[in-house]
Amino acid sequence: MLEAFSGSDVRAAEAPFLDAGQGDALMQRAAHALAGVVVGLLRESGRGTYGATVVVLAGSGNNGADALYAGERLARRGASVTAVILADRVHEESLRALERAGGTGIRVDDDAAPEDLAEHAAAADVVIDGILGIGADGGLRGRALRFVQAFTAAAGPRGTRSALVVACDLPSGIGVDDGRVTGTVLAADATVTFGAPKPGLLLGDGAAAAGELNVVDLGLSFSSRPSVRSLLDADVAALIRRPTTQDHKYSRGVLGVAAGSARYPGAAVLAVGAALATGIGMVRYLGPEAVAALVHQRSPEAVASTGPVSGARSQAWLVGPGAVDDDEQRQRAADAIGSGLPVVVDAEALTQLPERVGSHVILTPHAGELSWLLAARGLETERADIESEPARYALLAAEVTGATVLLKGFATTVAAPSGALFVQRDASPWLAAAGSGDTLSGIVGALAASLAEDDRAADRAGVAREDLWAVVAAAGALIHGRAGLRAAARGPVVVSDLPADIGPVIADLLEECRPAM
Ligand SMILES: NC(=O)C1=CN([C@@H]2O[C@H](COP(=O)(O)OP(=O)(O)OC[C@H]3O[C@@H](n4cnc5c(N)ncnc54)[C@H](OP(=O)(O)O)[C@@H]3O)[C@@H](O)[C@H]2O)[C@@H](O)CC1
Ligand SMILES: Nc1ncnc2c1ncn2[C@@H]1O[C@H](COP(=O)(O)OP(=O)(O)O)[C@@H](O)[C@H]1O
Ligand SMILES: [K+]
Repeated sequence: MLEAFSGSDVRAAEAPFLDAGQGDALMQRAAHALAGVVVGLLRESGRGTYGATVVVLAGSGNNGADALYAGERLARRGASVTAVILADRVHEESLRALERAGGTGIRVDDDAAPEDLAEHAAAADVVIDGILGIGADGGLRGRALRFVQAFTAAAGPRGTRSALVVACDLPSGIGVDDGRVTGTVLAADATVTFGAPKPGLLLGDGAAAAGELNVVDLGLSFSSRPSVRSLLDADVAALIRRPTTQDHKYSRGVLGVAAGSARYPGAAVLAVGAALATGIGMVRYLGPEAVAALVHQRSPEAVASTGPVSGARSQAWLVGPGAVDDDEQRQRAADAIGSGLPVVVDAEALTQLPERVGSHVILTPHAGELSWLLAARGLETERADIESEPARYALLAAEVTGATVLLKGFATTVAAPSGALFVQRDASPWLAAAGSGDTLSGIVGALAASLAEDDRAADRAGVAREDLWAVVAAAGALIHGRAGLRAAARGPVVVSDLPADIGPVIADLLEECRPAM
């Protein structure tokens, strides 16, 4: 699991090392790892370190020092290193170390026009961004801002430029703790972060600016809970319940699905198909006969009925997708939410939510639905506000409802009522298509059903029991996103084909993490 800690948590964790006089040793380890990543990237790009041109952008703090010491190491390996000093102060010792290794330092003062140096940087093989680290206070300003703007103008945006930008600890210009970018940012191809990822590297625009994330373990220990987490493949693999020889269809989990209506029958087909592909013992479908007939065309194994929730024994429920203008589906949603079983509440069923529920109720709104949900509780917010600060509003919704909240989008944000926060960025933008959310809810529903009676699931996931449903939701988002990536490799995603990609994704996850024989 990637566990991000705030800038102040990182400083607190670093304090005992500084008190013991080990600050420089930490910095050397950071620089060593940073240089190692640059060497790797140069090797991958076929350029090699010897003779490569490297530009180090250095600010006034320790972030600049890390970058300068990394520059020193690269210079010793034969790179031609120029340091551009973008502040009045610089960590002098690290600059001298770079110069002793053959590098050159250029101090940029306030009156200098940055264009020539920016062009030199744009033509380099690698640019190391050591302007701002966790000491950043607001966006880039002054000569650092002017330089980054001139560099971007000369080099072009990421993806088109030839220079690889490697961020030291974090890309300069992002909010360390919230990932907000309010001004200019130096978007990186890769970020090498020290001690632990910072929340801004997992959230919002900051995550997008970070590129490929490398975490360097400095042996820090944290007393606080992480601010944000992201599940990795191994976390999802550990969570997935593998059938055993003792299992039967009921013990593997039954998911009750009250989805679809005369107006939107397809949502039921998609949700049921995705749930079955995720691997459970049975789906019990409740809804209009005509919808059940369509479900059966695609998923003949679904057991259908037109009865109430109380007559369909299940381990978990999924209610809401496509269930509009249908009083019976509305009633089923309310009953499932009140059943005490884990329940995924999507789309129309969100209107059936009582004032307060528990974390086993997993809401899956998109930003528009979340805006409505909050407004119904007297918290007026615009959809755009939610899109710009998804973590803040998902946490708020979890707090006021008591539910686990999965907020959809390219990044999926999951908030637990305990305040735990997960973000998954595993998706392909090709997944932004009608019906895609129905498949996501089917996946999450199936995971919930298969884990509902599994007492060890939270331990396997490495989280407190109260946060299990948030992990289940985040795991669903990872599987959904991966299925989308697989599908997109063949061309634009057709949502009704997505279930066929879910099985291989799960097979890959389990294969990768199979214990050695
Ligand atoms: N924690 C760890 O375990 C380890 C941490 N390590 C490293 O230390 C880094 C943190 O170093 P840090 O504290 O010196 O802060 P950092 O970000 O380099 O500079 C802050 C200075 O920048 C300035 N400034 C601020 N805002 C600005 C703005 N918007 N625009 C322009 N300038 C701005 C301001 O200076 P001023 O303007 O006041 O002169 C401020 O004092 C951390 O990210 C990691 O790389 C590793 O070495 C080892 C282990
Ligand atoms: N830009 C994007 N990139 C990747 N996935 C996206 C993007 N935008 C939306 N999604 C995903 O698409 C789905 C849309 O869900 P939703 O809006 O409920 O659609 P529907 O109700 O038609 O199924 C969600 O799973 C969401 O995470
Ligand atoms: K930086």
